[in-house]
Amino acid sequence: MLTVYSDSHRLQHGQAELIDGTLKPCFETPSRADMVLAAVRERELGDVIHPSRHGADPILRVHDAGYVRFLETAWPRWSALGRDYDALPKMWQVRRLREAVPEHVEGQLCYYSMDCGTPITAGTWQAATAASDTALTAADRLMGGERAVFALTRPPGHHAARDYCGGYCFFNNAAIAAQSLRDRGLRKVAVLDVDYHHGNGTQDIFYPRADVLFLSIHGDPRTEYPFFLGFADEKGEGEGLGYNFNFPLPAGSCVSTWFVALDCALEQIARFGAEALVVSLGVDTYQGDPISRFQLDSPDFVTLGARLAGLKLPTLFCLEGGYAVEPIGTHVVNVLAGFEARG
Ligand SMILES: NCCCCCC(=O)NO
Ligand SMILES: [Zn+2]
Repeated sequence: MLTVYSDSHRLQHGQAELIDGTLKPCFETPSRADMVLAAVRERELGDVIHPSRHGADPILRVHDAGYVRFLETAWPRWSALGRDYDALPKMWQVRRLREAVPEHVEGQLCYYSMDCGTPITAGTWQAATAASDTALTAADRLMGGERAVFALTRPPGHHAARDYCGGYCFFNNAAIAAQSLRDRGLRKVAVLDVDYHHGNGTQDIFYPRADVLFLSIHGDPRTEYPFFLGFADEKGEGEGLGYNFNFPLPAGSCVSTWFVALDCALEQIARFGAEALVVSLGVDTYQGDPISRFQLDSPDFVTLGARLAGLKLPTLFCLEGGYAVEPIGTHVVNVLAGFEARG
């Protein structure tokens, strides 16, 4: 399987995130991608190529122009205030506060974000655009005839909505790739999110649409991040009604329960008649993940890959979460190798 990878990911390296009321070192670190790349090479998964540049247009196909402009200008405006440390919001535009977009960078930082775990740094723009190019290059290769491609994307993307960042995500790499596949002629694309956390951003982007089916298996938002989206009764709106499937599972759910949800999701994808599949591949479903609470173990990721291959669809994998850094490479490549072995 071909891998698309950019070294520019290491330009995103936040110093701290606010977790459980205290500032802690970021869980989303460059070492995650280093370990995945090492495993791709060690297991001889296939060629590794660098992304080609695609510019802003494909990003603007799913993200709001004001939000993109904010991400591009945030750091220079922040550092012009004499601040050489990460930009993090200090409040949010919640119920009954004005929805007007603030002019000041501090206000925009609050307006265009959903949490304080997603630091904007000097390298964020470059890293996030490189991740988007990575996903787009994978889409190019899929349309060029590859059966499956792995976009080794960092920073991740599935929490990034049309107009806000969060959950370590800035651009929604999987959504950008899915939209690119649509723009290049596929009529129906499915996005399946197997990360521990609900892909609120991807749901936000495709919620009113019937051409992109979104499905997510995740920790129940009643107790798990992102708390405010990911419930089973969210089924889409307007033309998109019936094209959004959430499978929230209680924290601590056993592996067999997780695979029952996966099989339900796969059935919906087959019923939809998808012509391609984009997988938001988070491996924080691992039993040893430091911030998540499912029970998958290493062999289960092989099984996951084989189940996905059973759809017999051109498939694009985008890396999302997974914070047990030591085994992350093994788990990601287990999915990809399991997919390949199913043939
Ligand atoms: N800082 C709060 C938790 C962010 C979750 C990030 C993630 O893994 N999303 O899939
Ligand atoms: Zn996650």
